[in-house]
Amino acid sequence: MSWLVTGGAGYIGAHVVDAFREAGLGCVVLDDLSSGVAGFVPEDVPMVRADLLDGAAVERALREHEVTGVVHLAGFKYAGVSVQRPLHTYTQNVTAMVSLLGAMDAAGVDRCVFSSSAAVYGTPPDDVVTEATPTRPESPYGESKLAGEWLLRDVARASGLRATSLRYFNVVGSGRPELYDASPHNLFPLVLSALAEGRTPVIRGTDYPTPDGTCVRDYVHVADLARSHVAAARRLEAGDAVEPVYNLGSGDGASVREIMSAVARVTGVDFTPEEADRRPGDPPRIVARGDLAARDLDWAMRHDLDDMVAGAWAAQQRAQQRVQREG
Ligand SMILES: O=c1ccn([C@@H]2O[C@H](COP(=O)(O)OP(=O)(O)O[C@H]3O[C@H](CO)[C@@H](O)[C@H](O)[C@H]3O)[C@@H](O)[C@H]2O)c(=O)[nH]1
Repeated sequence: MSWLVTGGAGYIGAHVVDAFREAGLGCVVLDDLSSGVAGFVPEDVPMVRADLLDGAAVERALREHEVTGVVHLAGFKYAGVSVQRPLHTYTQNVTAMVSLLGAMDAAGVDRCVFSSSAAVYGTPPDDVVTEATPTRPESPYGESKLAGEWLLRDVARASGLRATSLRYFNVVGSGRPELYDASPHNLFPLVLSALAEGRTPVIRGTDYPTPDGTCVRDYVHVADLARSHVAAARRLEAGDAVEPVYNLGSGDGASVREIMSAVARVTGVDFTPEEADRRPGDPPRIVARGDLAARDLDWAMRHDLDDMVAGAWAAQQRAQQRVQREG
């Protein structure tokens, strides 16, 4: 049995591939390498370079590798940018998923674990989000992830597809130093690359209605998150019941100032962050309980915030050294 990991050459996808290999589950990567890194894919894992919009190529890959289930992570993940690029976002996240589900149907693949997002909640009314919290996405990115969940629900009704969606909160850290998050838009990579390059990290917004005035998020370690994909795949293989959606959150929030302090403490770099205006579209606080995932998907915080910073910093430094070596 083999699982196809779409986006498996990306930061989160590569961790999912590592977790599948550690668990002894076969996997194959499908990635168009538009943002993924071929070197993230271990040499003994087959890698198909293809665009999900090319349904025939995806169907071929499913058949050739005798795939029995798909972990679907490929997509456009920048919520802020999605506001300026709605058509690109919907094409990459919705049209591509329709194409993938069509190829799966044609190849008789009937299990799917989908990478959804906390962005489906927008600015939640609840202090701590649960799966019952109403979804009110505030960006094309969040809308497109919710549309992905609806696609799975409707295809499941029509054809017996078995699927679950994992709503990620703020995914950070690194399971091995080769795997870095190259996002040019998120807090961890921005802060760490600023420090590595001798610049000062910036806090975007200090007047939020939170205890220290900065936004609160639920940071989870990418390796912990990856393990839950294995558990979800196993449940789908075993025919065990799954919920349609699970929040992968810790129940705990950290503010941007707290992240800055943890970064200074763990890296040993003494700095005072700059303070700038709010970034448009940022909810003050979003934190989730992961009780359902803990019950069904082996979800647990095996890493604390300092581990998250230390892993991300090690990966950032290694990436920086490589860039310097390669000139
Ligand atoms: O240089 C920076 C960058 C970010 N922030 C703040 O840091 C917080 C976290 O920002 P970021 O790391 O960009 O995460 P989110 O905006 O919370 O969004 C991420 O987390 C979502 C889930 O909540 C995912 O769906 C998105 O894809 C992912 O970008 C926000 O308050 C930002 O304003 C700063 O203060 N300085």
